[in-house]
Amino acid sequence: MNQSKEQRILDFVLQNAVRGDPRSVVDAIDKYCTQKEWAMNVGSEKGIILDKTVEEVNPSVALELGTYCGYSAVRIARLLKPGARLLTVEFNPEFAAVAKQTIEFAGVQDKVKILEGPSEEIIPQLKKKYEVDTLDFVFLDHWKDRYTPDTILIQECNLLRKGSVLLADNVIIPGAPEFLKYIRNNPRFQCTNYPSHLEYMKAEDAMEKAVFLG
Ligand SMILES: O=C(NC/C=C/[C@H]1O[C@@H](n2cnc3c(NCCO)ncnc32)[C@H](O)[C@@H]1O)c1cc(-c2ccc(F)cc2)cc(O)c1O
Ligand SMILES: [Mg+2]
Repeated sequence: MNQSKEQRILDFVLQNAVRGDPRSVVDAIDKYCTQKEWAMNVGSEKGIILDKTVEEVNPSVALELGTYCGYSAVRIARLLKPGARLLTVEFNPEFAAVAKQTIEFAGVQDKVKILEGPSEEIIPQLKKKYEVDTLDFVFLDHWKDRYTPDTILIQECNLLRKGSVLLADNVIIPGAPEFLKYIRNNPRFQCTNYPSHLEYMKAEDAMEKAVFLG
């Protein structure tokens, strides 16, 4: 059975990064995806926007939609204060398995919980099953046409509080036009756009930050 790209990325991490060193895991994935095979990790340039937003929010409870290989989960988790946690949602079991190993190799497994399943099923379970009160930070990086329905669902489940921050990847490429329309026209959100570039490429991309006003 030939290996998947995601498995090749993981193998490169295991052979080139330093166990317990999240920075080396992030750098190894970026190196592989720059030199060998492109993959849809948020990448180093947009990763800095992600880092700065996480540091600014300093979340106790963070949610990520679309774990993929665990690259952004490691980026986020390495910045969390003691006792803080990241819940990351992934419905592809093969990707979830790769992400689990990436997160464990980086040594941030105590801060991260991978929730396997579709976000539309997991989000309504967060309060009761995963003991979430409200979410301080949400990173949206899953299917782009799901950003809006899941943002609405998160609000319906009463998971946001005044000051909760959403950060969405790829609002230019592949693009999330209906999300931008929804969030920028919603008086309950204060939006900021962060121009950047598509991971590992020259093409323009951007991230959108939306602060919930309560
Ligand atoms: O498509 C992109 N990301 C999608 C991520 C999907 C991951 O998230 C998982 N996932 C998806 N929906 C759900 C869900 N819920 C929704 C369904 O129930 N619940 C749980 N998990 C979910 C998938 O299993 C994957 O692991 C992308 C593309 C480019 C790109 C740019 C330029 C190009 F030319 C090509 C590609 C660049 C990027 O940065 C990108 O993020
Ligand atoms: Mg993305």
